[in-house]
Amino acid sequence: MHSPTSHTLRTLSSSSLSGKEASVIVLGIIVAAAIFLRTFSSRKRSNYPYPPGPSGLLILGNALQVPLVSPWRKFIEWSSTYGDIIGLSILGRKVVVLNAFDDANDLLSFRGANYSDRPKMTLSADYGGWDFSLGMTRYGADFHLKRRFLNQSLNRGAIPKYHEFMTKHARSFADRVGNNPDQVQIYSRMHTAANILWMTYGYEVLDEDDKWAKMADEAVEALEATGTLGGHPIDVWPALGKLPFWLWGQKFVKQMEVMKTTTHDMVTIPYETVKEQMLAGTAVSSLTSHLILENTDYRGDIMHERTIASSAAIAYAAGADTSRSTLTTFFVAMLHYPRIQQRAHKFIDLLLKEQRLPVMEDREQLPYIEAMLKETHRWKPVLPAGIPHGSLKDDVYKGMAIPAGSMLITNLAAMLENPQDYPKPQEFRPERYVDIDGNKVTFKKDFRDPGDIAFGFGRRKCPGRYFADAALWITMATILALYEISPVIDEDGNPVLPDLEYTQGIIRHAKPFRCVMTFRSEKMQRVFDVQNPEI
Ligand code: HEM
Repeated sequence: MHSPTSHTLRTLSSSSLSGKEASVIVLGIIVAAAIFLRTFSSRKRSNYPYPPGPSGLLILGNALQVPLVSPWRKFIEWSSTYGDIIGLSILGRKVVVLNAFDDANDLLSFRGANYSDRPKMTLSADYGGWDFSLGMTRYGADFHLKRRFLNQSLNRGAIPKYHEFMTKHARSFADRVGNNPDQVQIYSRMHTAANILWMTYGYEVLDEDDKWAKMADEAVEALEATGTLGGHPIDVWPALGKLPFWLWGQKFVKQMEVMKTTTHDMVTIPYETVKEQMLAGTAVSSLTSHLILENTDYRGDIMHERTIASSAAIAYAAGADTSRSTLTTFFVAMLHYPRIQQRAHKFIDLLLKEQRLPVMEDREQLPYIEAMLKETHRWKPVLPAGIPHGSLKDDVYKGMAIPAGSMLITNLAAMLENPQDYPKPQEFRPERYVDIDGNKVTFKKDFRDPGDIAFGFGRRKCPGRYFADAALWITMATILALYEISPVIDEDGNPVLPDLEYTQGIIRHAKPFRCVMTFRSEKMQRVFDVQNPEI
C-alpha cells in the first residue's frame, strides 16, 4: 500500500529550504514528535513476536523502504525472506502484509468480527468529504446500514432485473467500439458508467462527456491526487489535521478544496434529482428510488437520507473505474492471445450458430467465456494491494501478535500470481479453470477461483461483485460474438500490441492502446442490424 508518506518525508528531508523554511521545519518537528509518541507510547507488549519484516529506521520505521510504485512487488520480494506474513511499521503504525490466500481468508473472513474495520483515513474522510464512502467507513452501525442498503440492490438474486439494460448497453457499446475502435478505453468508461448510473439512479448516460459521470470521475481523481489512501501523516496522527493546511503547501490546499467540492456534488446532486423526479412522478425504478420509498414514513419524512445518498454515490465511485479497468484488460488479453479469442469464437458459434446475439441466459452454456472472465480478473488485478482492513483487538495468529489498530494489506496481486495455484501466472490462460474435450467444456473440480481474491475478503468483500461480473460477461460475450479484435499494423508490417505494464495508482489501468475491430461475418453483421434496430 502506498502513499504520500515516504514521498512527503523524502520531500521534507531533501528540499533546499526556501521561504516555506520555517513552516516546513515546524511541521517536520511536529510530525516526528507525533510518530515518536505513537511508537513508544505505553502500549502493553504481547508475549508473542510481531510478524517478521525488514528492520526500519528509528522514527520512520519502514516508510522509506516501501516503494511508491507497485509496493506489492516489493512485498512479494520480501516474502521470500520473511514469509507470507510480513510485519512493518510505518510512521509508528503497525502494517501487516498478507501475501497468501489462506492467511487472508483465516483472518479477514473467519475472524471477520476483528478484521473488518478500515484504518482511519482522516485526511480524505474528515477533511475531504469522503466520510460518505462505505469503503472508508469504520466497522459499526453506519457500516452495517450502508452495506444493507447496497446489498438490497446488489445481492446475487437481485441481478437478473438488470439483465435487460446490461444487454442493451453491451450492444450500444459494441456498436460504438466497432465504429471507432481507437476510442475503446473512452467507450469502456462510458459503458461502465452507463450501467452503474442506470442501476443507481435510473439515469441514462448518452455520450462520453456525460456530466454526472464526469462529476464522479473528478471526485475520484481528486482523491487519487493526494496519494494512496491512509498513508498521509494526517492519517497516521489525526491531530496534525488541526494545523493550517498551508503548512503542507499551496498545492495541497487546492487539492483538498477540489476534493471537498467534488465529493459534495457527487453525493448530493444525483440524489436530489431522483427525489425531485419522485415528487414529479417521473422517477425510474432504481437503487435510490427504492431506498427513498422504503425509508419514507407516514408523514412523508425520509429517514437515513445522508446514508441513502452515500450508498448510492459509492456504487459509482467504487464500481465504475474498477469495472472499466477489467473490461479494457479483456481487450488487451484478446490482442495478446489471438488463439484464445479464436477458441471463444468457436464456442460462441456452436451455441448461437450465427443466428442471434448472446443473452444473459446463455451464461451457463458458455463456460469458456466464464473462464475468460475469471482469468481477466486474475491476470491484471484492478486493486493489486486491495483496500486495507483494520483490526479492532489484539490477536495472535500462527504464533505471531497482530496488535489492535493494525492496518492489514491484502496483497491480492501476490495471491493471484501464486504459481502453486496458477502455474505460469504471467500467461492469460482460461484453460486453468476448464477441461475441454472436443466441443465440450466443463469446469475443473478443483481450482482457486480468482473471484474469491480479486473482490477482497470477509465482511468487506466487494458488494458489487455480482453486478460487475454480469455486466462484464454480457459485454465480453457480445463483443466476441460480433467481432474479431486484432492489433493495428505499423508501417513495417508489425502488429502493435498494448503495453503489459499498467499505470500505477489506487486502481490500475492499461496504458492507451489501439485495436482493429472487424465483423466476423456478414451474417453476424446482419444479425446485429436486425436484432438491434434501436442502435
Ligand atoms: C471488476 C470490478 C470490481 C472489482 C475488481 C472490485 C474489487 C473490490 C475490492 C478488492 C474491494 C475491497 C474489498 C476488501 O476490503 O476486502 C472492493 C470494495 C468495494 N466495492 Fe468493488 N470491485 C468491483 C466492482 C464494484 C462494483 C460494480 C461496485 C458497485 C456497484 C463496487 C462497490 C464496492 C464498494 C462499495 C466497496 C467497499 C466495501 C466496504 O468497504 O465494505 N465494486 N471492491
